[in-house]
Amino acid sequence: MTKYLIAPSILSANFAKLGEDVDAVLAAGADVVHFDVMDNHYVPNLTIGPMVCEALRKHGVTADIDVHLMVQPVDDLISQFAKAGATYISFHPEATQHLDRSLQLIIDSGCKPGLVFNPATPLHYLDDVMHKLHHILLMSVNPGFGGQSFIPHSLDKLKKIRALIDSSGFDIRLEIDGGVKVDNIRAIAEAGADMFVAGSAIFNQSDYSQVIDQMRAELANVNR
Ligand SMILES: O=C(CO)[C@@H](O)[C@H](O)COP(=O)(O)O
Repeated sequence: MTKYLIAPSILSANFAKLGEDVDAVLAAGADVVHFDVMDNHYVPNLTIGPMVCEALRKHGVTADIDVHLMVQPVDDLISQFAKAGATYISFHPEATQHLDRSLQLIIDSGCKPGLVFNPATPLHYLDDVMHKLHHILLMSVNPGFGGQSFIPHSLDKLKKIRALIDSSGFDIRLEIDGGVKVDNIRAIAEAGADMFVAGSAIFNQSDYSQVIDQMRAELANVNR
């Protein structure tokens, strides 16, 4: 059976107590820490960089850290995040001049590479790089902010990506990010996702375990 991974986005965490909040969400049953990097250039918002990733590692976080680069250009930050303790690093294909080179930089740095698609980014960027990918991340909102609503058309796009992955024969995770909640996670999984980023749905609740348990209960009923 597919192992579903739940990856809380720390964009919605309490930045004044980030280490403790990450500990709490992992203790509540999260699998992966989703780490959103925004540069106020590729997206109209500014967040956190490699120093914060390193600080989480020094604080004692041992879970996988899933770095999503919403930056342009991409390459300079790859080695910095690898040194800071990132596990996965993904970026947007249109934000780099040389897609293969950026993916190879991630692989050479010892991290697992992913490619990110906005709701309207064409999938042809996948044509010649499937063999290099650990994961594909589909944005189900336009990137830049937490707390937005899931774009319904994303379910069709997920199905297309799932078909591409299955026909490729490669073992590639399919991650979804944006507007993921307890009440839509099952439909999202049925469309093909196996890794779920959720920010506000988790961090806006006082009891993280309760919402993560509810998500897992929904995932237990997936028909695929
Ligand atoms: O990368 C982003 C937004 O650009 C996401 O990771 C959001 O942080 C998800 O937040 P919710 O939609 O789950 O509140």
